[in-house]
Amino acid sequence: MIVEAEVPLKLTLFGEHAVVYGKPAIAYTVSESIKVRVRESEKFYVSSQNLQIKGVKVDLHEFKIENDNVRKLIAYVTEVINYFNEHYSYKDGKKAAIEIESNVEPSVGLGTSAAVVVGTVAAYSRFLGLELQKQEIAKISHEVELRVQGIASIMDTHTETYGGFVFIKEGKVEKLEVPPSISFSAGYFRRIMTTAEMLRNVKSLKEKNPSLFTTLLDSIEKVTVEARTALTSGDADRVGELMYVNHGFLFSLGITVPVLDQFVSMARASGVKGCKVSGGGGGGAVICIKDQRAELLLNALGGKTINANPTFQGVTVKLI
Ligand SMILES: Nc1ncnc2c1ncn2[C@@H]1O[C@H](COP(=O)(O)OP(=O)(O)O)[C@@H](O)[C@H]1O
Ligand SMILES: C[C@@](O)(CCOP(=O)(O)O)CC(=O)O
Ligand SMILES: [Mg+2]
Repeated sequence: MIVEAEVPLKLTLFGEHAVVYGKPAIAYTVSESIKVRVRESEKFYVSSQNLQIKGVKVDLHEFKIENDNVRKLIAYVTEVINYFNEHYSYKDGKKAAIEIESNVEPSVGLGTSAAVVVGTVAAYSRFLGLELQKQEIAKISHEVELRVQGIASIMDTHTETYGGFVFIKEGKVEKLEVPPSISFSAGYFRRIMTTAEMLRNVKSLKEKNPSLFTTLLDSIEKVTVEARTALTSGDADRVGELMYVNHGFLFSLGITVPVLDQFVSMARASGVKGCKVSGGGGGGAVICIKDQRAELLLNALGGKTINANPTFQGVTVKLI
């Protein structure tokens, strides 16, 4: 028997980074997903076709890989196993082979880290015979993501667990009804930094410029709150304008890179209603009000488009 969890990836429409400091954010799940499969095994295994690892060292005596990068890359999975060992007294762990499948590269600002965690929590808990509610899956997943990254809001883990459009504020998730007349184009550029590194950069900006940081975050909050009204009332022009404004604030926070700024300003000059970086930044995902020009531009600048159509189910689990 194999337990398979499928987790939708997410785009952040407004408020990334600010949400880590208690400000609101708006995100939604898209039609791209990560699958995590768990099956019984004599030893613990983690496998993923997507991970590229540099500087691997192999212990030829035991054929064990000893490498800090490997440990870091699979930490999101191993911390889930540790969590269940600690909290559900599976002292030696119930051994499993865990396989991750994704057609999106890791670390692109689409919540791939959260998807790996949510998928592993959902599939491994079912494998152990537990029937967790979504509320518990989301809570455990956030605790694990926070443990691995050191800094994290509930946004990614909760959005991907529940699915749909969500408004996140102070640890709470509210579903938003966004009319289908508002739709998005999105994709990603190659990324050199992980979200964890970007989060540390933003934290050091906060420590260096505390009062400026507060002003920036208050402005992002204002944009997010206005965007909520524009989104739910189907006002695509206003949502678009606010996306450009939010991008400007993310530039000020230092999380954009030249290709992202170039993409956003070229999209604006060519008449696209709205665009911004989405997620942690440092490269990675961008989102625009749906427009073929944005998709052409993304490809022309070396990015990759994704299916940004919304999904509403959140994480699902099945036995195969
Ligand atoms: N397909 C995958 N297989 C295994 N691990 C993955 C995969 N995708 C993401 N990860 C994990 O998530 C990390 C990326 O996290 P992060 O930088 O937050 O990306 P994102 O912004 O997409 O969430 C990777 O370094 C890896 O540990
Ligand atoms: C920057 C942040 O707001 C979003 C990160 O999104 P992603 O991991 O880059 O998809 C961090 C967080 O909310 O935990
Ligand atoms: Mg992440």
